[in-house]
Amino acid sequence: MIERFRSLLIPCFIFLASVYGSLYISYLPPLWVALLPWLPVILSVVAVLLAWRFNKGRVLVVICLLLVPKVYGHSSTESVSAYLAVSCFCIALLSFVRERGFFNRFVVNRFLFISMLLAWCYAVDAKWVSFSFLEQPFLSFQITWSTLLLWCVLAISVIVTGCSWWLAGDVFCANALMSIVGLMVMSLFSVSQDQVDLLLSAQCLVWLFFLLMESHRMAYLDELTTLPGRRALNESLLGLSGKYALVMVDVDHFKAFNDTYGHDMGDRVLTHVARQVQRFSYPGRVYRFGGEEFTVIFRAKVLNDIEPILDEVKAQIEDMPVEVYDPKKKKVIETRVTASFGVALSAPGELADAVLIRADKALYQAKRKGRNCIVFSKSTNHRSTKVNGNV
Ligand SMILES: Nc1nc2c(ncn2[C@@H]2O[C@H](COP(=O)(O)OP(=O)(O)OP(=O)(O)O)[C@@H](O)[C@H]2O)c(=O)[nH]1
Repeated sequence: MIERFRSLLIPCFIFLASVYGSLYISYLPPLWVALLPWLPVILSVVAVLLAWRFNKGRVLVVICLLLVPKVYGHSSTESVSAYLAVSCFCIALLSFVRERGFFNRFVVNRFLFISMLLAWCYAVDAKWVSFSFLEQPFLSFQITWSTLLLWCVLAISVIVTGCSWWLAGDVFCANALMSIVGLMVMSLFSVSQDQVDLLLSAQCLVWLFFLLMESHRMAYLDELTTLPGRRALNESLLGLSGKYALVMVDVDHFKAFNDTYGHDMGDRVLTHVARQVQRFSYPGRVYRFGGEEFTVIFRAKVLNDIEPILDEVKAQIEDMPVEVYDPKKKKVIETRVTASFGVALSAPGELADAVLIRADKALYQAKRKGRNCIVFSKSTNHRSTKVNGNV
């Protein structure tokens, strides 16, 4: 839940700051005001280049949707309403479309869609097509079928995007929701082109921030388990000092599991084990080391409790049934897996890499002692080897 609200925090902040700024736009220095018309264009170009670099085709479409008022201006009530209804609805639709990358065979659909959108706005603006229901400003206190229809489109867009953000916790949906609200506020309250430019720039900034967060996620989070990955672990190791413990966790007989049930079922088990380790090793911080191995870092405060915590994690992994498809029996069965643990407590002056090597050696011992057990490594200070579990 906290993660969900966190995904809205920065977009919300950018949006509110832009609304506040647009109220005081007349106080801006003349140079800034002169730059304002260019700002949405510059930010859009940067966002599109980043979207291309990070292979995010949906962001390209959103940026094009946002730029329509920049291309056609706010020439008439009809074009504003037409633009708003189409943009909000399309952004809402994008929340349900799977990301399919930037330049691939789907690029044709994407460009067809954008061309259709531009043609539609141009046609409405040039009065080639005219829809009576669009002729009223949509914030009209006279309730007519046209205002009702427009409000329905906007309400549906907000509701479906909001629901998909809430249910899936998807960061794209959080940004899409902010864009829809931003477009509505822009169309309703902005009176000058400078205000439109400022609010549009903020929308582009929201998507730029989304792309940066995505690049961070791709670099630091493991795709399968969503745990922080090896790069994040290496950076955390650099910052470790004083007393701490490193734990290596490895799923037992995982190759045999993969061979019996298939790689996709192996993936399912890895996700399951990752969830158990993350849930029960709190306040330890869990990383996917690679393959079927995980690393947990425990800071000084909890070192006395480390043994019961790891016992709990081990028991939870062992007790939790996992549903897998058995290709031999041709049906879904319940199975269980176990994991082995190697633990190393830091010694004064010892580098984190060396502690990690000791934890890995302890894990190797746990495997040799029959697996499904926890082995504490010897350190310069700790001369005893402590073993528990079934050894
Ligand atoms: N499904 C799946 N398998 C993976 C992944 N990463 C590594 N593996 C498999 O994990 C297996 C690791 O096998 P081993 O290192 O031999 O270890 P093990 O079979 O678990 O045996 P012990 O560790 O000695 O108990 C290999 O078969 C890899 O292909 C992954 O992301 N998904």
